Amino acid sequence: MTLRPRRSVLYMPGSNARALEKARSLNADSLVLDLEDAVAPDQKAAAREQVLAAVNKGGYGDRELVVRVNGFDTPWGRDDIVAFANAPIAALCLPKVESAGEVNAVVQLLKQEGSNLKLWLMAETPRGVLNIDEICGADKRNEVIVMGTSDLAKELRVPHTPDRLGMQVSLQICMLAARAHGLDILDGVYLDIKDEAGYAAACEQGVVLGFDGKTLIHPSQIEPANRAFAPSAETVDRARRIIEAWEAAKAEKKAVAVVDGKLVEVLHFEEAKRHLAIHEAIQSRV
Ligand SMILES: CC(C)(COP(=O)(O)OP(=O)(O)OC[C@H]1O[C@@H](n2cnc3c(N)ncnc32)[C@H](O)[C@@H]1OP(=O)(O)O)[C@@H](O)C(=O)NCCC(=O)NCCSC(=O)C[C@H](O)C(=O)O
Ligand SMILES: [Mg+2]
Repeated sequence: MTLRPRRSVLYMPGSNARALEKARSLNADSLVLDLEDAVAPDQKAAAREQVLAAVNKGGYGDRELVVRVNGFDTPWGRDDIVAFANAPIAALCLPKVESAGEVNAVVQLLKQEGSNLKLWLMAETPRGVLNIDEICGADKRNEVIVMGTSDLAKELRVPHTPDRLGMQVSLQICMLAARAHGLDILDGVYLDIKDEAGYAAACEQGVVLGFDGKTLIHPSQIEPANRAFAPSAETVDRARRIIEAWEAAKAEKKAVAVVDGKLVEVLHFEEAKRHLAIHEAIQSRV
């Protein structure tokens, strides 16, 4: 089992040359080079060229590179997609996706361009959340769902509270759809860069909700996310013991075992294998 860790996924404005440079040395699992909302309209074309030059120059190591393009219905979306269709990146991130049809239109264009890029899809409008099942299933290129909680809060007209009560249904609907389609799913950004305690609590909440990682806006948010979204030492230790116990039970033609006084069945074995695989993938990054 090989898994890609996506604990920390850092956005940066494509118009910010310093951030594009700095990202080459940051310990984020993935980088989203943004051409959409972090770039002013009169900077769009220049940012596209700058991001293309940066990814072609390379130096990002094994960080997963993703470009967030502008919406297909904007003056820049189509040109963004064509520009990056065959660039040395892993995926395009599509903002504010609301239907499977939108995904299909992008896939058609990528096919015309001979591109194999994967797609990350942002859930950040009420319509997008309501249609998330068909969006997730629209194409086999789909790999990750990204919660756009800033836009979502605005559209839902809910405040940003620590418990995110007004967004819980949307978060959990998207979680269900992502998992039903075997996709990864990332939590939204935490806007208060200086609020360390609030941010740590938000990461913890993201873990409890089941997210694979968190989207970030500042380098200071990387290490806390890397810690929060990695299996803990206790989880890894227990995973190893579950695998050992399960394999011993299987050799005796049994379907159950007991570890630390708790029942272990095949589902726990599979869960343990996943924890170990993600741990090993993280270890191979550092
Ligand atoms: C928020 C910021 C504008 C703050 O920038 P700045 O004032 O430069 O911060 P610092 O001085 O503390 O920066 C310290 C050093 O770190 C580099 N830096 C800062 N941010 C980044 C970054 N995101 N990526 C890479 N490097 C970064 C600075 O250059 C400094 O480096 P050095 O020169 O060596 O000291 C800024 O952090 C920022 O622009 N953040 C990202 C904003 C963004 O991308 N927004 C779009 C995505 S969020 C979104 O759209 C959510 C979604 O769609 C939704 O709806 O929810
Ligand atoms: Mg947004």
